Amino acid sequence: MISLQNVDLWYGSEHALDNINFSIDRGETLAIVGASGCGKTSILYLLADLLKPTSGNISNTYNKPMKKGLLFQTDMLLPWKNILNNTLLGLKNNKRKKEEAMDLLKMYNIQDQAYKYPSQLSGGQRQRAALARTILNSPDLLLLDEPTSALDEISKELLQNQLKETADLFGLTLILVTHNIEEAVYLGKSILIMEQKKIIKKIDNPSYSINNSRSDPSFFEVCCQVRQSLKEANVYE
Ligand SMILES: Nc1ncnc2c1ncn2[C@@H]1O[C@H](COP(=O)(O)OP(=O)(O)OP(=O)(O)O)[C@@H](O)[C@H]1O
Repeated sequence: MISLQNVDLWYGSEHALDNINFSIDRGETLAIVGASGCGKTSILYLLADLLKPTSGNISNTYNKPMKKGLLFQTDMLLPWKNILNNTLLGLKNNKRKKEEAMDLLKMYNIQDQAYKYPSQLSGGQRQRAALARTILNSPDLLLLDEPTSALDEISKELLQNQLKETADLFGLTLILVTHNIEEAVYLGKSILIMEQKKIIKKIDNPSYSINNSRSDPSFFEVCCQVRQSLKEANVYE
């Protein structure tokens, strides 16, 4: 279990997070939604150890150091390396790793792009290559910061499907920050609603475990619940 207890974060005189408390069990998924500037990315950076809380605690009960994988809004692929070598970045380029990389590219349906360069791929394909690179490092915790926000609707859904399949297949703990209500409900088994600096609500999402959940009435119901909670958090003002 990963837990944040009474976490506060200040950037100099800017108070970014105020008494944040939540926990997530191993293999569970959590989405964080809220208005721009409310502190979502700051929470992700704390979880990634890129920032330290000004006060409060972040703990985990894993019996080994937790490996963290990050996927951002932009793919951050190196333009001068082909897709396969981007995927292998920082890893030993041996036969076994190369095979694992090719298997992932296949799983994400971009095996035909393995020897192309990032500029020769669509945005969706590049983001899937970035996901393959992240997963090849065998993370326990996958941290996603608006991973689909630069993509068209079809590519968005495709990547969301692949993220869910990946989390299920590898038993990953997944924490997602997003502006997109449907994405939060598709990928979050629970959903945290933020207003400025604070978490105001946790919503349990029964539609998460349903196959093809987007077509299920419970999916629509949870979307309405999230939208209502965001209204209460004054995000539309
Ligand atoms: N390096 C920094 N220095 C000073 N203030 C910062 C810094 N990074 C973020 N902030 C401030 O902290 C607050 C929270 O920022 P954060 O990026 O976590 O919000 P967010 O909810 O992820 O926003 P968005 O949805 O627009 O990405 C904002 O008021 C922001 O201006």
